[in-house]
Amino acid sequence: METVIRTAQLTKSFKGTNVIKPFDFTLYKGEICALIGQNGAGKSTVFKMLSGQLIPSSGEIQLFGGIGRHNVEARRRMGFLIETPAFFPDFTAEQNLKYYALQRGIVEKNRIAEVLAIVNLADEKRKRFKAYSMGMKQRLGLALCLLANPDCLVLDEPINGLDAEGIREMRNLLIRLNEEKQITIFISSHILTELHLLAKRFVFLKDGVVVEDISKEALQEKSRKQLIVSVEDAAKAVRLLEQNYPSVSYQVLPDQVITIDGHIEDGGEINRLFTMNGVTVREFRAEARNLEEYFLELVGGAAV
Ligand SMILES: Nc1ncnc2c1ncn2[C@@H]1O[C@H](COP(=O)(O)OP(=O)(O)OP(=O)(O)O)[C@@H](O)[C@H]1O
Repeated sequence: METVIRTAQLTKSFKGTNVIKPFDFTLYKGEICALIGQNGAGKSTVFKMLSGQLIPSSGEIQLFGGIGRHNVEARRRMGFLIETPAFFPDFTAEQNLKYYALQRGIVEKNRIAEVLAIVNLADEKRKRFKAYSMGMKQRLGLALCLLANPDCLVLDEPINGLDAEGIREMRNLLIRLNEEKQITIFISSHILTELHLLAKRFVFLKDGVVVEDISKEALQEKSRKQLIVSVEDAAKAVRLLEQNYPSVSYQVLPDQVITIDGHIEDGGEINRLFTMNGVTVREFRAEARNLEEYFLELVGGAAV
């Protein structure tokens, strides 16, 4: 499988503070991969190192197989949307793109019309940028990324601040670019549920460390099944659990409540195990854990 991005032992420190701990990551052609983390986790720092805006403190970046100065050439095959691009408020969408096309030496005559059509702004191309909605502004940012016909898009929180309709539009657009033009996508968000319908792989970043790298199927499986057991004596129940299910993953919550990952099919047996050994079971049920809860468990803190 063709490798689009590969990082090895990549780190970044600011004034002695290590913000990105060794970050080892490989993105393959055709993937839509989400980088998920709370504010300050280090998502933008990773993206800025990929784009060349920040120089890594140590480690290596390979883009399309190139390293070092060869990445300069490889970056031409990538579109980065890291901070909202500076568009002129009084220029129309078309004028703004023309300005950037000139700057970047893009001379294909129809390219501006093409990218405006791709992001569904063809009918509003003569509107001034300042009159655009947030969703339209984000889509114009994407149009700018697409100008040079990239093979890979790196998008930092492109759905931040969008309403439900804006998120849906952006999602459908990115799925279309991935399916029809085989564009590989690396996208970040601090809200997992916004990306769960789009990405096929999720990399969770906490304090500059990858805490999980998981496919969509595995994530759904993991976040779905959980047994919730309320008992009289949680310590004793946990002892029994560990003795009989050595690889079990569980958490003890307040009020003698235990959550057990998976093991749905063992529910009856676990219930019997407790009661037969003198642990009174007050409540026993299987419950779905939503993706956002899973995310918060992984990275801690509250959703923003
Ligand atoms: N230029 C800089 N100088 C010093 N510290 C920085 C700099 N850029 C980022 N940081 C710090 O690095 C950490 C990671 O920041 P980063 O912007 O990469 O996080 P993020 O996950 O993208 O967060 P957000 O979702 O808020 O954009 C933060 O603690 C931030 O304060």
